[in-house]
Amino acid sequence: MTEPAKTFEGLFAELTRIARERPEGSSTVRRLDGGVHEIGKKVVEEAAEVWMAAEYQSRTEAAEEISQLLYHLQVMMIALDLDLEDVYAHL
Ligand SMILES: N=c1c2ncn([C@@H]3O[C@H](COP(=O)(O)OP(=O)(O)OP(=O)(O)O)[C@@H](O)[C@H]3O)c2ncn1[C@@H]1O[C@H](COP(=O)(O)O)[C@@H](O)[C@H]1O
Repeated sequence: MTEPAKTFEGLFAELTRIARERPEGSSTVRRLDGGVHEIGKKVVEEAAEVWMAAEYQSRTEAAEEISQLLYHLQVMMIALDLDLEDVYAHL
């Protein structure tokens, strides 16, 4: 099955596959193996970087930090065995 283009849903499909197949050299596999505590620290770190970029850096840099926060949130979702519907149910 082909994965959708790089969107929030597309990235989640890619990370879900990576978690299942555990390809060599994947940074996502390394993050997942680090566990919820380490993933949580990255979520907080990236959230702070979003804040700082929003206040003091360019829109492009803020967008980049936001993309990294979204990535680490998705890694946390996979670590907790949450799927998109579990989260969307609360939007
Ligand atoms: N979108 C991302 C993404 N955003 C952020 N990161 C993280 O960014 C890290 C690399 O950035 P840096 O070198 O700046 O590392 P860092 O922030 O200093 O990290 P540490 O010091 O905490 O190790 C990676 O180790 C990831 O943890 C991402 N890693 C992967 N992706 C995408 O996820 C998919 C799967 O990636 P892999 O699992 O690596 O194949 C691909 O589509 C990638 O483009």
